[in-house]
Amino acid sequence: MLKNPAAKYRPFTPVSLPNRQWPSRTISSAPVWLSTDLRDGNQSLFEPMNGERKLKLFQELVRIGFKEIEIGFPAASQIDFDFTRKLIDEGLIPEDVTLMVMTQAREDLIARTVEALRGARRAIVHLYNATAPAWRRIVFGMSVAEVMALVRHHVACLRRLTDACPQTQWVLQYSPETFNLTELEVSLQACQTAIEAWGVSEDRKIIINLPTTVENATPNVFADQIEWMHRHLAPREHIVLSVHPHNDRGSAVASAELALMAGADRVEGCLFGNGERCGNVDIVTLALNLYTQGIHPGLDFLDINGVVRIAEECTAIPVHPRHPYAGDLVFTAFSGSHQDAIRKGLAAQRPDTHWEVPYLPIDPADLGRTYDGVIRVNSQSGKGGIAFLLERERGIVLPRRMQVEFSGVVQRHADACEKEMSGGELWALFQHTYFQGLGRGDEAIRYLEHRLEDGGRRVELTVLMDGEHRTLSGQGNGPIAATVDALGLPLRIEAYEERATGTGADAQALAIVEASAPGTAGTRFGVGLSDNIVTASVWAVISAANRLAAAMAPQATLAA
Ligand SMILES: CC(=O)SCCNC(=O)CCNC(=O)[C@H](O)C(C)(C)COP(=O)(O)OP(=O)(O)OC[C@H]1O[C@@H](n2cnc3c(N)ncnc32)[C@H](O)[C@@H]1OP(=O)(O)O
Ligand SMILES: CC(C)C(=O)C(=O)O
Repeated sequence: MLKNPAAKYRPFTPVSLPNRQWPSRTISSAPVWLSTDLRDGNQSLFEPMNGERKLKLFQELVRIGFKEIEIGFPAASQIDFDFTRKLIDEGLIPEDVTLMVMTQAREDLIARTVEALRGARRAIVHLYNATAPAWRRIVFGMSVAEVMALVRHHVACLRRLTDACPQTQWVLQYSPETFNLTELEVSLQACQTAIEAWGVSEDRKIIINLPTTVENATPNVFADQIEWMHRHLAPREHIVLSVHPHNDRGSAVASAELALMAGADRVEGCLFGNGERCGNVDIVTLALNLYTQGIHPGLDFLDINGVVRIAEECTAIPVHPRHPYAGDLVFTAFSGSHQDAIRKGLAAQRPDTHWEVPYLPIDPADLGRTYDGVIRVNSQSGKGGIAFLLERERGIVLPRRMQVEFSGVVQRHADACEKEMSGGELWALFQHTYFQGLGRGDEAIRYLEHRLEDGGRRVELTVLMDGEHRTLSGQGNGPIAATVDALGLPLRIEAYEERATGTGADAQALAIVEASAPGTAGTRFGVGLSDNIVTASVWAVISAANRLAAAMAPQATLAA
């Protein structure tokens, strides 16, 4: 890195637009979308797509709902030429979808482009030439006047060739390439030259497409440039004003959104931000940003995972796990406070109210994603997330103080193993913590229960104590008190809860007791799970007794 980058790099020049209107505007409807996945997205791949991959992605773009799709540069490659012909000859273009193809401002390329489109119902020819000072000087060696002559000549050439094919409805898209780096007056002059040479009218519209070919400024500067063009282009009512942002500074989405506020009608971009260098603007993000404002984007991302799969397969570029809306991890919370808030939010969310789940900007279900991965447990997780997983996967609702107790156990475990815990591992740890020392089936707890005349209970338990089976008996006003009496331990039951887990044939009774004993700080929870609620309660008391005993002397456990 240089000590003084100013010696090498120039700052961008802001636009003087004192009465700019865009900062107080909002976006209230979706723009016209153009997918350039098959052109800008394709020209930037290590290995450009073959016809088969192009067709697969084309069909997916149609399914998503794109009505304008730039399918390539037919004059540049035989694959693109053949692909264009295939779509037209085999009738693969739905009625409401229009193809766009690109060409440089060169006569031979324009002629070949028109030939590729012969017989199409409607077609957009995208003609471009660079206009910025560095390109004029370094690449083309042209003055501004010569650039205008180039535009006039080649638009006229296109007009002549397309007029000879009246069965197709022709639309010109003109892009002053490098628009964001060009003096506004020069861009305007180039666009007006194209507008005039094309003979724009009510029935002969034009798309003026303004790119940030290499993003070099903050998005507000692009918005000023767009608002300036929006005010000066004429006849504005016959012009579709389009933008084509790139992402070299990482702000393509912001550039596109501010451009829409500044007067743009249409956005060109790629799925998941694919495209040259740092990519084109990401249409998935733009569309879903609108959706979360309550505006339907007109694109269908209900099966976002399916869209990811097809895009990855066709481009061989993976979608980042943190990609907005589509990444594998974007609906996953590991951290405790987030998990707690999400769990409460999901419980409070009603189907007929506005979405208000903390930390989830969109309902994953609207993208065909499930809640399965929303909460995942590692050493950063808290009681809320752990409770959520046990509740969702096992139907076990833990009392609040038990959530605190068990999350301590989970934290120590996750810290020690330094990795994420799956739902299965969490359940295993729960069993290990609360069921340890107990037999697995109900038959293993040999206990007898008698109802006494005064309504109380008497129980007889056979337990394994210090390596020997002993039969203990006790009585009390219910099975819990009788079990405590039988154990002969100074246990005090602080709280008791019973719940059903599962439904129908799978239903089981879950009993949870919170107990204390002299000489042990705090309480311990015990859990019993059984087909029978009384059995579950007895288990729960034994579980708590074991855990209290283990806290005092680790080997003093009871087993049935
Ligand atoms: C910002 C963008 O993404 S623009 C889109 C860019 N996409 C692509 O270029 C992909 C497909 N292109 C290609 O395969 C090739 O460029 C082709 C086949 C179209 C043309 O190839 P070639 O004839 O070999 O020319 P090459 O690509 O090297 O272009 C350089 C020449 O074209 C001129 N040129 C470049 N862009 C344009 C333009 N838009 N209009 C007119 N001339 C242009 C250059 O000034 C240069 O001219 P020179 O040879 O007189 O110096
Ligand atoms: C030709 C234009 C639209 C382009 O792709 C760019 O400038 O990035």
